[in-house]
Amino acid sequence: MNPLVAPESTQRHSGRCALSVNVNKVALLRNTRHLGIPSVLRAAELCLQAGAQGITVHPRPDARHIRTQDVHELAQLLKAWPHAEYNIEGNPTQNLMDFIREVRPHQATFVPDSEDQFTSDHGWNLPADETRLRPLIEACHALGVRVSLFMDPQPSAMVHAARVGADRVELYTESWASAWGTAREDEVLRGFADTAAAALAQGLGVNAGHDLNRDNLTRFVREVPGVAEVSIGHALIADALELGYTQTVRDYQRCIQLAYA
Ligand SMILES: CC(=O)[C@@H](O)[C@H](O)COP(=O)(O)O
Ligand SMILES: NCC(=O)COP(=O)(O)O
Repeated sequence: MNPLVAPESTQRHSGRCALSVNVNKVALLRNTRHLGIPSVLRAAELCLQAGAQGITVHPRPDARHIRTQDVHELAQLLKAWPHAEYNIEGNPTQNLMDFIREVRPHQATFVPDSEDQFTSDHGWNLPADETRLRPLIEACHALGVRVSLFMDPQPSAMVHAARVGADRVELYTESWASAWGTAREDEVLRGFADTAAAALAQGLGVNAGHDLNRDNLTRFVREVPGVAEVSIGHALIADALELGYTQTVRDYQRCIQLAYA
């Protein structure tokens, strides 16, 4: 049994939302010199020591940040953290499946990005993408890897995500981050809550990510039902440049805990 593989049933976090730190941006800074610093591995280790329940990477085909060596070194690191999860994101029609076969992370998050995309900015188009996703999801399941589909907050799409065989959806939260602090905040959050409720009704787990930060995280986790995991990178790493990884992870964990207060 691959030590990195954890069936869906082993929720490591007693039903509360887990924090998975995306270390893409540490790799982005490291890649601007040939000095190996800042260390991606050290960043992940410090975040795990501070209480993060997982590490996320998105090894894009152009290797702008996370590189193949990072993916494998982090897999090795995570074997020493049996209660933490490894989440590898990417487009399964590009380079993702090689990493899944080689590393067998706890979770694969399918993201429909093009190879040169600036950043992730949309979810899958279901049911249109169903035919090409189904065998890829089955291949992950055959390896014991949970599959999460990156999805826009559309309640009607959840039945299709379940039908194609996904275990979870990851709600693309950029529209929440943009609405936070504006007159549209309540309306946009209701859309996420409705989408999460629809996902849960289909037996799907609910993850969330993109542009989450210390300001917009607590209300999201409090009012969107059943969020099992948030994967946060850009804002968290930016905060860590000021506060350090340890204090930053503790701050984000506190934001999550406040949602249950
Ligand atoms: C899928 C998603 O929203 C993010 O996880 C993604 O990894 C961001 O990619 P960049 O870090 O390359 O912007
Ligand atoms: N899936 C979202 C993720 O891993 C990180 O997104 P961001 O916090 O860098 O926007």
